Amino acid sequence: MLSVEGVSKVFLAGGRQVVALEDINLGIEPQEFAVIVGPSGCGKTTLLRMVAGLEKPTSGTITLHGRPISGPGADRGMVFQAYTLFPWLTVEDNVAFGPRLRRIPEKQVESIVDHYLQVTGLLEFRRLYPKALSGGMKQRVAIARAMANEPDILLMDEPFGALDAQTRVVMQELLLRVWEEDHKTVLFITHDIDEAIFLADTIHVMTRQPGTIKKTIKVSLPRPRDHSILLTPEFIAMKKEIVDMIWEESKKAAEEVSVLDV
Ligand SMILES: Nc1ncnc2c1ncn2[C@@H]1O[C@H](COP(=O)(O)OP(=O)(O)OP(=O)(O)O)[C@@H](O)[C@H]1O
Repeated sequence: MLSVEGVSKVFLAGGRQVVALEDINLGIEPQEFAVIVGPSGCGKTTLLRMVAGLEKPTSGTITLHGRPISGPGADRGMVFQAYTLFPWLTVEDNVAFGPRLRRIPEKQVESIVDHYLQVTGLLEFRRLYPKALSGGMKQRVAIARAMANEPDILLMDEPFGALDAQTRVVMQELLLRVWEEDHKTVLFITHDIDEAIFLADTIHVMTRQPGTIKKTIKVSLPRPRDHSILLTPEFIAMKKEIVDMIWEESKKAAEEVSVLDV
């Protein structure tokens, strides 16, 4: 469904070339929950921004349903770490924003909004403004709003990165419950390995900068999942494998920096 082929990205910064990504290849199947993990600065956000159409690859191609991505589009829904709700709209009007923009008849908008407020547990907060919501609730609205647009793929960049540990766990379980309703295709970025294994069908582990795919791992833990799965031997074995890979990359990156410093 989504195909990234031979994608590289070079930035020009202060007269220097920064090779952020090098020869990225990956494919995502319909209804797959794909997660990208990697050390800090390996280019995760850059890759997601290219899939979103906010950046162009320097070389290579990204296609969705076989069509090259040339800019942002309603077929891709975005949820970022920073809260991006419209502060002047209530919870329900934030969720209704996209469907109204697409001129969906108001009766249908209402039923879409009711559905996504219900699955995200926000029905009783529908008339509140974002400033009255906690961080976790704001991200629930952001998820409901992205899903109400009925995109082909949901792109999530560390959506729970700003939340405290307990809220984060609650949000991961909520996201899986929502996902299990309609199995939307998801591309999710995180540096949290527990989060990656807990959510994913497939994990793409990236190398240090210039980022490329080091290994793709299938997560065959049974679904539906809850957090008790974190204590299973399968989970712990997978975590060890990924921690080792990222640790190796971070160590090499640190060694490269200290060599440059000398
Ligand atoms: N607009 C830009 N101009 C110049 N360099 C950039 C730009 N955007 C990203 N970079 C560089 O590209 C590399 C990858 O950045 P990116 O933010 O994609 O990494 P990341 O894996 O998401 O990092 P983190 O996990 O720390 O958020 C970094 O070296 C970054 O400085």
